[in-house]
Amino acid sequence: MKLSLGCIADDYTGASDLANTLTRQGLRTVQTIGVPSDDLALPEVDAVVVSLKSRSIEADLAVTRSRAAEKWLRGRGAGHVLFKICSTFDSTDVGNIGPVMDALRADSGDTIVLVTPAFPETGRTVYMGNLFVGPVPLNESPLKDHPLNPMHDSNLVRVLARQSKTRVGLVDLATLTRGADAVRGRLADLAANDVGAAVIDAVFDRDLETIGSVALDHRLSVGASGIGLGIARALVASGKVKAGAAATVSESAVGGPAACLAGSCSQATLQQIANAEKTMAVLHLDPEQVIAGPDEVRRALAWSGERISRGPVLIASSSTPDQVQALQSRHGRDAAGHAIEQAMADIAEGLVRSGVRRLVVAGGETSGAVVDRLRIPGFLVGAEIAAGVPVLRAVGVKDGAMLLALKSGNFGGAEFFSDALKLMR
Ligand SMILES: Nc1ncnc2c1ncn2[C@@H]1O[C@H](COP(=O)(O)OP(=O)(O)OP(=O)(O)O)[C@@H](O)[C@H]1O
Ligand SMILES: O=C(O)[C@@H](O)C(=O)CO
Repeated sequence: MKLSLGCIADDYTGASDLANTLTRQGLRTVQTIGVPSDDLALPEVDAVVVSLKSRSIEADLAVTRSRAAEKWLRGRGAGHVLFKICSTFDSTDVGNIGPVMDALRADSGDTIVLVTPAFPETGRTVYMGNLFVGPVPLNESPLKDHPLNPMHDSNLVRVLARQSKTRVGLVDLATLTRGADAVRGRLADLAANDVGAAVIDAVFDRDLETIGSVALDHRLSVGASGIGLGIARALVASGKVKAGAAATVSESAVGGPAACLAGSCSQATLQQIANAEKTMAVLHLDPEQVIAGPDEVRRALAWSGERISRGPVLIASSSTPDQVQALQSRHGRDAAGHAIEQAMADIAEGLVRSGVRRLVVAGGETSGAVVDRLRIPGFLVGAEIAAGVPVLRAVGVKDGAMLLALKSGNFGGAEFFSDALKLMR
């Protein structure tokens, strides 16, 4: 297997978002959980997206894991590696985007790396280096209240400069609009001035196509699904990947009980949970009790055990920004987050033990904890539920077929949970 593109995603929902984008552009793509073991039989593919859970861990550990993934991908022939970050640039002043980018850039030997979280299909655009989420700058969006990495600055040149050892520059929309050679010229000027990373504006998909073609001059780029789309289109346009070759994934029904788990506290997910109350049984966990001990998990499993044979259930820990803040001030941000993630993983394990084979999970960290606990080594990409969220068919699991959907906190329409289950038969 010689890869045309290697990808390292800093969380599992982001990885499935990117795998979805690459598949829709015609690349045969597989999503692996971590660096695959040698005995995982992978189909012939154009792209592998290695999913890490490295967004909110210690920066040094994120660097070590990302470098191991890069080594594996380069060893499979990947000439270009995309480090997939969140389209809302989720990070803190200590990382992990900057430190991982610095390390991968050093490994790749590139003098300068293109960076953009733009993903216009989901309303993420970058102008003059400022990230917009829909109509508002990042720092005015719901991301200002994120439980793990509240985003208070929309200027990505500044945000990245605080995290990275290199100087950070900007390729603005005016330059981009003049075409690939103008971008190349700007990058050469920046590199000559010791700038090692360039945030590049992008508002429309056509901007991403220009970015994709320039990115392929380099060995590394950093961004969200939008730059993935640009790179995929450039690979197809250059003939390096045969258009329309994406493997068809089995659509055979899996059946059996279905469940949804929500650990995301994003506004989008809170709204989707409220809407799900109309179509399925919903249990709201008491976060304080989750942290207190295992009884709340037992209560959730007993509750679902009584209902799941009659229809899908949704179990949510999600609460409003005020409640999240109150819980964190009592228990600490990381301790609270970790305890809830582990409880969600316990619940997922219990549900699967009782026969659930169709599982929807909302939230990147939550999905990471769940998928790790279920020991799923990888996924093939099926139908698209919403922008950035595909149906995933597990590969390499012992217990037969299993479908999952891993929803990024902010993604999906108002009826996301029922939309997902309609496609997960
Ligand atoms: N009620 C709650 N109070 C405090 N923290 C919570 C609560 N419910 C969940 N959490 C924690 O908040 C974090 C949510 O992160 P997660 O990545 O799952 O969602 P997200 O950030 O909205 O999604 P994404 O990363 O895909 O954008 C997790 O660590 C989770 O355990
Ligand atoms: O890019 C995004 O917004 C998502 O794929 C994601 O990474 C959220 O966790």
